[in-house]
Amino acid sequence: MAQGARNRLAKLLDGSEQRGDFSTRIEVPAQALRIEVDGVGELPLPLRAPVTRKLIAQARQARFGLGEQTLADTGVRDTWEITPDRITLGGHDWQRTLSSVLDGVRTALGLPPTTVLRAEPHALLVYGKGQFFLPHQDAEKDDSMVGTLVVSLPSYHTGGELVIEHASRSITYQASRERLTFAAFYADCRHEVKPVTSGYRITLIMNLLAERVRSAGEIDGGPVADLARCLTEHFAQPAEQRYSYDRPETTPPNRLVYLLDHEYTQRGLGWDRLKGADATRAALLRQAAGQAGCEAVLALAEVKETWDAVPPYDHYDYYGDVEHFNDCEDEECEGECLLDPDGEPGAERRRSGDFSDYELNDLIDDEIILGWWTRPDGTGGEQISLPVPYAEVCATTENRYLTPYQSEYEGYMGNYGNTLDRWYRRAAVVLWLRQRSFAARAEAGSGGALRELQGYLDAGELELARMLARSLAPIWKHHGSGAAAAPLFAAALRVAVGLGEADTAAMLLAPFGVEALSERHAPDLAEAAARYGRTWTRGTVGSCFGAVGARTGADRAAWLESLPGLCAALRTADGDGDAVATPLVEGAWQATEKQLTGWLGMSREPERHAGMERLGTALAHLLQAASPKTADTITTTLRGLPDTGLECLLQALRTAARRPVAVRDGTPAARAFQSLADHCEARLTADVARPVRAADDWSLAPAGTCRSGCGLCSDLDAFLTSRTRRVMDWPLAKDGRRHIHSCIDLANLPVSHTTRRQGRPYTLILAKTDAVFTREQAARARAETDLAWLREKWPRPRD
Ligand SMILES: O=C(O)CCC(=O)C(=O)O
Ligand SMILES: [Fe+2]
Repeated sequence: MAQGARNRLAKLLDGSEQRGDFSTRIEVPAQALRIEVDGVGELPLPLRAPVTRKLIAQARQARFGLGEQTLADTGVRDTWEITPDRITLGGHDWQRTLSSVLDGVRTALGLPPTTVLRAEPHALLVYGKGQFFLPHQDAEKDDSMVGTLVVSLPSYHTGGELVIEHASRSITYQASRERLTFAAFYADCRHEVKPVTSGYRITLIMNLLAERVRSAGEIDGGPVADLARCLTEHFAQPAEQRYSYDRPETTPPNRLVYLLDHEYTQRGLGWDRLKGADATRAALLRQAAGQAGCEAVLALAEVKETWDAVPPYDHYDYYGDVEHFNDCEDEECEGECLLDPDGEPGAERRRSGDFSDYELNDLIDDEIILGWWTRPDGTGGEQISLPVPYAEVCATTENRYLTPYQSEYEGYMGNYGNTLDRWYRRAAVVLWLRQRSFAARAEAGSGGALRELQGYLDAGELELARMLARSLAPIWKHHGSGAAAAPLFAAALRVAVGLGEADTAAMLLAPFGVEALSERHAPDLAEAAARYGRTWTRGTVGSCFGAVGARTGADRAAWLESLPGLCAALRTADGDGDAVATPLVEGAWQATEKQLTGWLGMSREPERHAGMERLGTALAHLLQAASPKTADTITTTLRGLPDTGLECLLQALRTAARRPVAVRDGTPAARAFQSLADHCEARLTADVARPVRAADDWSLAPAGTCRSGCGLCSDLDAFLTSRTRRVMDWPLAKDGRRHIHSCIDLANLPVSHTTRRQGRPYTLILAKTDAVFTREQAARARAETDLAWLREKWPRPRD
């Protein structure tokens, strides 16, 4: 029932609510109540028609009081009634839910904090189609009765609104179909129930009694104490899910994020610089935080809402035509004046970005991300990126009543109807329990937590540092990879070394992708390896290869380029740098080898070529980083690659040749490259020595794209491998033609395919193209150039 606490808190901070209103409405999840009725049993919520009809079978026509009499007159009141002695209310959370609702009612109605409200069941009412209750005032059946609490059980219905009046103001409440809806009003308010137009409306009517007065000791004054109670409740109850079908949470929320109304810059955000109502609200909250054992900071939030919305001009008449402008002066105009030049309604407004008069229907989605927060004393601050879950959000002013800084309208797209996205910037007071303060701050990806741990380590408070570090385990994830994560990785690594606790150290490092590791981390990495041993190191490096960070191909390529430098630094560092370098290179090689196998199987030449070039570059860096043993393993595998792998090896050699300093004679890398160069030279020499294709030789290799046993492919292969056949006329139905097209395209064959659309089936015409010759000529020319380059750059050493 944390929602109740959040709503109450939001209302407490609303100045107008503190004066009190004549009525209020509160919703809570249906699971909060278990209700049984004699003769029917437990009512499943939301209530459906069959059970409701059983209820009616147990009910009597309701009466109403007129002076001293009690009458049944369906012209005044038409509803079914079940008396309270036949109703049992329960559910494991019911008492707590009810008392928190009553606290909310007390606040909203402006009753003093000394008052304690109690609710007593009076009747269960069922309204079917057409049933109602005319305007009336409830009798005050008891001296302590101050009002009525109407608890609407969730059910599908339309109509049946509860209308409450007071001092010429009137308010209309419609009950939720999924949740319990509480409506409370003072006993002197006239109210009525409008006729139900479909479905059933079911209400539990309760008398509101001002039962007890809290002693001065129980209330320590005003809204601050009330707010503190809301905070305590919020952090004690399981976090509420937005939708009733979501699995219920078992743990309480980590934070409360109370949204303020004004916009602030990072520099302008401070407890003593808040504007208007924000200043009072934040001050009250901060005091309440102190009483409730919470810590409070100020934050900046980015809010995005997606609304189902209708443009004000988007009115279509009955036949779906655009409504006509009455005063349009264009004689030719047939209602088109509401359309923009490309015929789309609203484009003009979209360009001007003004959507203020759009009608908002339902909120489809929202997202709140905290991007900055201050220290608890309001000074300093740091960049964070912390999404705020539904159960933690609280606001007195809904976003929709503020001015968005950006809006975008999307007409009907299929998924939703018309949607209006709105972006807001809001400041917030963020609160958490003091005892969870460390984890709450660390979850924001915060370097602050690591700095704090380091501080304890530097001060010799090892046990405290270990305990706090362990508390991070459930939330320490998603710190990503790449250059952006590197500073955080450096801090985590220092702490990991200092803790001297292998498991906790591994947990701190596990979320980082390898791309976060760079040369400047080498001394600490080598020290960690020496401290925790080789098994730990291998496992930790391995987990960095599998980290869930947002790794992109670009990150990995850049990181591989830095790998030789990193490994060289590791090998010369104090400690056991080799224990880090070896699994780093092996891990990178495994990933590269897997990609290599993938690209070798790619039959489309241009894509394969691009893939091979990227891999060749990566291999050059890998070999430069590798130990002699790993370099040997890699070279042996590379020399065993099929012919298609050659371009990858040549690219590796070209990359290495551009970085001659790194490949000095005698180093393991130099030996590896020389061995690859020799291998390429032998292959290319053999290629160049092959006889040139005879001018009348049109034979090609089999397509080889289809599993054996395919009759069509064996016909195709017979045509391809024939030395003399250049064209084939092939009567073939549609599926067969499609299959052959895809075989030819997949294997990138020098064969054109067209369809002659005559007769049945149509005829597929295959024709070998000149590329049979030109491709080979081009390949030969390339091989000759490559060979010349190889012989110059990588001459075979004379023995
Ligand atoms: O059903 C309701 O919402 C109100 C009923 C009522 O006004 C009453 O019982 O006095
Ligand atoms: Fe009433």
